[in-house]
Amino acid sequence: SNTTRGLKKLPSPPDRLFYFGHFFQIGDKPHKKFTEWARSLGDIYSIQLGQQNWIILTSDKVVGELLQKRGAKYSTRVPSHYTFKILTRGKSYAASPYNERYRKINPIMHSVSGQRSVKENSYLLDDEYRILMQNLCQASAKTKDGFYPKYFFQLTALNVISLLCLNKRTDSIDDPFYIEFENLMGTHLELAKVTNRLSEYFPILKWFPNTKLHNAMIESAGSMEVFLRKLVKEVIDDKEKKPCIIRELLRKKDEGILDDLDVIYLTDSIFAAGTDTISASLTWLTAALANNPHVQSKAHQELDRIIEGQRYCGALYLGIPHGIEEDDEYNGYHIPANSVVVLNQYGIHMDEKRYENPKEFKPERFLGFTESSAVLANGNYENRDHFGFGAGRRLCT
Ligand code: HEM
Repeated sequence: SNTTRGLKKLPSPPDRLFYFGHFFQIGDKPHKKFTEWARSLGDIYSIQLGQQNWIILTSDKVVGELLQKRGAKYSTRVPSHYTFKILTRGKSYAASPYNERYRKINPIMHSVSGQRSVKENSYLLDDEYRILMQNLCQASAKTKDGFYPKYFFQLTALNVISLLCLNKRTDSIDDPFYIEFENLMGTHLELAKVTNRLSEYFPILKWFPNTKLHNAMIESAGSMEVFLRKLVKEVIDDKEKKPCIIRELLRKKDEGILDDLDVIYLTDSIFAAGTDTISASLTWLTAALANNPHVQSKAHQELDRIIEGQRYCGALYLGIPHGIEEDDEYNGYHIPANSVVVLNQYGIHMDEKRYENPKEFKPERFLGFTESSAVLANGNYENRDHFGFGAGRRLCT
């Protein structure tokens, strides 16, 4: 076609199979395979997952050039039939294509869950982190064999989000509210796994729907919606009319900007984005600290430890894939329309050229960084501390 004339094809791993492409090569740890390929093919290459073209980005430079500087082109998500249409009735924010609705909702999401809102509520975070410390001390005093801290981190994350969303908190991981949320979110995330989206790679499978998976999705989506509707009702029924995120969303609904399902699924997006990410990050950080006792003694380097935690063992190795709807050109290479564009965080975070001895947990590598991750994420990408919060216009709120 005209758009490809004169442009080179992106490098691609060998042994691509007819129809299946590289599908059978990526295995169950795609971030490791993507990083191995990046070491031989370079910081931008493409793979074929069945009928979908994926472009893997593995350097600060290429992520900055494409996802940040050409953000207008690289900010969509390739629509997912299962995770977007079935699990969230096409109303999710994080999985939404970069369309008119997304642009309308974006300022609302930033005003309710962005950094300013978190700063205004920082006293609430301090209280929850103090309670978390007490819970961890009590749990470790009670057990001889150790315990799994993730549940306590998840309780804290859930409390922070539900305090912000509806002024609700709960004391224990045995509380029915916590148990219901943990079960619903666990099932939701399990169903949303990339390996459950086979019909997106192999469109022929749409003619043979996997009814077990399909029914599980419908059931999970239904239960999640019932749960979220209960939360919204609690806010509507609150006689004191205390301010909170859901009340803000309901106000936008009264103004005719949002509809009923928007309120439900924007709340869902905040719960989904703000709980498991936090608890997974803190669990990994705990494991890294336990395995590196010498680092624990440098207690004053609080912030550096957290930044190194995001680099060393972030919550999402491959972020949330971006998409591109039109053809593009980069360094003489053709980037085909409708490709999935993956920010290989793991590959960048484990790059020796960027981080000395990347496999070591070394908080002090960030001692010289005076700007926050959020400020660095809006500057020159070659100076970023880490890529754990994504890139460009779809950056984590
Ligand atoms: C350690 C914790 C967290 C990590 C590692 C994390 C990471 C990410 C990543 C990698 C993305 C995708 C960015 C991209 O597409 O380039 C994202 C998106 C997002 N995050 Fe976070 N996140 C965290 C916590 C939170 C919290 C607490 C909230 C809200 C209260 C939140 C709200 C969102 C939203 C709404 C999006 C979707 C943005 C969009 O699609 O435009 N995240 N996050």
